[in-house]
Amino acid sequence: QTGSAPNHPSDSEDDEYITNVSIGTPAQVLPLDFDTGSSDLWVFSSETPSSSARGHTIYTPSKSSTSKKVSGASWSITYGDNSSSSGDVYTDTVTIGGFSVTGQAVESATKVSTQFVQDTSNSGLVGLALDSGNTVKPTKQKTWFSNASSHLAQPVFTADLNHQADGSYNFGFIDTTLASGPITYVPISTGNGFWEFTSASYAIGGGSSKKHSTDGIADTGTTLLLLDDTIVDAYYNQVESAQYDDSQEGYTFDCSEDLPSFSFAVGSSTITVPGSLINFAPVDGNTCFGGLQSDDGIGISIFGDVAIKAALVVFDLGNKRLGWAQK
Ligand SMILES: O=C(NC1CCCCC1)N[C@H]1[C@H](O)[C@@H](N2CCCCC2)[C@@H]2OC[C@H]1O2
Repeated sequence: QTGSAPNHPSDSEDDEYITNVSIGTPAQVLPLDFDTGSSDLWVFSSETPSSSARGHTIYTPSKSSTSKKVSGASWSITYGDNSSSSGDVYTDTVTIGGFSVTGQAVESATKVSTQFVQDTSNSGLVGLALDSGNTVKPTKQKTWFSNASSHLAQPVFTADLNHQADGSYNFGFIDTTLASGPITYVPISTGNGFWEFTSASYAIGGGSSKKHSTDGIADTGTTLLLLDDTIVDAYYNQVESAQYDDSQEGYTFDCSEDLPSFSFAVGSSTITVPGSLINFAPVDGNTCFGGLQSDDGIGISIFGDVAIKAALVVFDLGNKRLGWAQK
């Protein structure tokens, strides 16, 4: 068995990627943000304060004949950008790309932070990181992919994200026609609950490869590519009009600049992010904000959507490995 669901950018900046998910019986369809950087499936619901839920599609468990409340269970999550949500827990049938999981934990939000209230492009998140990162207490719940994996043809899923265009999340199979190059696999370390891997070097434009060990995660829920300061400073050193803009909290540059590409090693291969994807978004007038920014020394780097857009990424739970193929 397999599943295949389209995704699309939420706005003109590719801030996030949205996929429609069916929950309950009859199906309630919600636009959700698939996040390989977290492990909770949570939704705006009939239990979310109306003032917070305004503009969002909600899940109403009482209208689903297959919903069951998980007695005594609660959840609470804070993301790296300090957005947060919390609530209680139901199980219900959740269908993604035609593949149904029965008894999936659907975490209903009774509280959401302002970032989520204001982001009306999504009605919640589908966490696709490892089960160990799930926040439900007293009994941790499994992700949709974890529940699906034993029934899928292969315990894998792929992310195909594109700039201002539709892409896909495929489950149980790898469509290699989505890529232009071969898939290179690297092992993941599972200790932190992420799809975490190490990249040994990087290159800027046509420059030579620089040895630099990056411990990072493949994170579809983060918009940008966030790397160590030394790499980021070296990159913008090659961009004549670039400066660090304290008000924007990142590097900006003249929108007319022809930005160099950025390449990172994946095993013995490399993935190249074209400069066009690093010219991320206008901030005002002729000033643009970079899609490569600092990881602020948080101790881990984040290969977010700006990096993933350049590749087909294979999340291989069966072999505990990540695959990257140039697109
Ligand atoms: O907090 C992170 N990432 C961290 C960034 C800093 C460094 C550590 C990782 N990802 C979040 C993301 O920003 C949210 N956001 C909503 C608005 C549109 C853009 C997406 C969305 O909600 C949770 C998750 O996805």
